[in-house]
Amino acid sequence: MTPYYDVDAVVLDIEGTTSATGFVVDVLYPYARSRFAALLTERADDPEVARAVAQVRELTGEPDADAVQVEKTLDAWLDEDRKATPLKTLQGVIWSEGFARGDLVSHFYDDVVPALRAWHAAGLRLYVYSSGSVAAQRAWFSSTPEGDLLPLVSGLYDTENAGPKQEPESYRRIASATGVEPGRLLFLSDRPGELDAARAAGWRTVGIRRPGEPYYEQGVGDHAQAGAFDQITVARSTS
Ligand SMILES: CSCCC(=O)C(=O)COP(=O)(O)O
Ligand SMILES: [Mg+2]
Repeated sequence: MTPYYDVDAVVLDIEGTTSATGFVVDVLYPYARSRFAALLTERADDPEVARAVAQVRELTGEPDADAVQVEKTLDAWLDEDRKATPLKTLQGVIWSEGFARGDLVSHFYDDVVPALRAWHAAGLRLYVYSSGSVAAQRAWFSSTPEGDLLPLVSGLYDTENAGPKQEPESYRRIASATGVEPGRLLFLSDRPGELDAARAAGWRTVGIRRPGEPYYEQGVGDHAQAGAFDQITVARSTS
């Protein structure tokens, strides 16, 4: 059991924390991979697609990369599970349409949804901070096996609107956007580098360690840890 956390809000990482990395890699990644070519050729003028393609070209130093070269880069980043912002933007476009069509339903570990409902009912605010784009997060929380959970969530943050997840400045930005004191924010994540950055910004942290997840063996350094959300006691004192 972790200690008792008296906080105003809980900020959630997704992959490895609320949800299985295996599901993302085995279900969502192939869904995106098989649709990149059509997105890059048929919807090149869509402003979101054009902006992401420009970012890919900048990151790879290939200003003239055509759709085929851009697709190759996206596929290579997928193979590495690289959290590159333009990859996440384009995945988000494809996935949100897949969720809306009913092709996709998100995954949450069994302990997560009851905890989110209980924390929300207790007056805590819930936020998401994930490398997955805001569009993907919105779809993920809207289309769950337990229905639409988006009403539980007060705000969504990604690497575009908050910044990289391993930099303290991103957590300062989120604290300021939410209006919650840093010391009243609790961040739950599976990645030690993210937990370190949140703590450096003055947040409370709990590392989530689930057997079978990629960071399980590495552990979460000297952060408090829990194997599931029902091991975390969170409340919000009103005084
Ligand atoms: C709903 S986003 C899908 C998961 C994803 O693509 C991702 O990168 C999640 O990374 P996280 O920062 O939540 O570990
Ligand atoms: Mg994660």
